[in-house]
Amino acid sequence: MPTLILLRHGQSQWNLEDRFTGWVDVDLTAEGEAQAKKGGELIKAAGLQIDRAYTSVLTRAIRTLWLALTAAGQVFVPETKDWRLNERHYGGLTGLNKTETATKHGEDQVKVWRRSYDVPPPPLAPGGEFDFSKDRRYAGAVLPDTESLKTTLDRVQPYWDAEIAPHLKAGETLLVAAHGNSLRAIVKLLFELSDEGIIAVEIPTGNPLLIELDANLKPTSARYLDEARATALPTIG
Ligand SMILES: O=C(O)[C@@H](CO)OP(=O)(O)O
Repeated sequence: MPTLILLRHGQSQWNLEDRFTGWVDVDLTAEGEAQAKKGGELIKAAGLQIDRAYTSVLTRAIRTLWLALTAAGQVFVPETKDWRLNERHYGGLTGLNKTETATKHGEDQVKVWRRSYDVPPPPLAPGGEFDFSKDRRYAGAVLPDTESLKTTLDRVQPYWDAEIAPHLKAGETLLVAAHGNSLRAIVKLLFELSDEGIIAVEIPTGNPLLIELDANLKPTSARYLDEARATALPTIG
């Protein structure tokens, strides 16, 4: 049976500091490391045997994957890293404090930037501290200067279709360790949520979301392995 485990990275330093993070390569806090380890322990306790794992090119997701696989006793599984699983690029908001930005621009505007489906934040100006174009992990890629959830899905979906979906269709169990918004893009795709329906979906850090799928990759069940830290999930069927 195709089985998918979505794992948002554990708490990062900028989650803690309430800063717009996007593509900045911020590491996990000690709390984030503990969340990732616990996620792996829950995967092990659920008896899940992972065939293959996927992550982004950002340290917080990669280390979450490693910590979880270690705790699950499955560090041997093949893993693939790709920038198309990165967090949504936060454009010109990158690095700013979320509360200060809400004070300056208003809560409603910040909510639009954070959770509207297709309104991107202002673009990131080239050449500044957060210009990723010279970073060799993105060599050869055409990089965005900002992304909405829609344009995030536009670059996640081709990767999903080409690299992930075929392994699910073969009946494998896959772990995807990624980010709040790249995972929300996958949830929107799988659960066929409307542009409004995805707004309310908030994926907790370090809490594995176990999704069982039918042969057409339609979800048949979905639950967080840490029930105490679960958030609302879309209804199925
Ligand atoms: O800052 C970010 O990159 C994301 C994820 O932490 O934040 P938001 O909740 O605004 O999507």
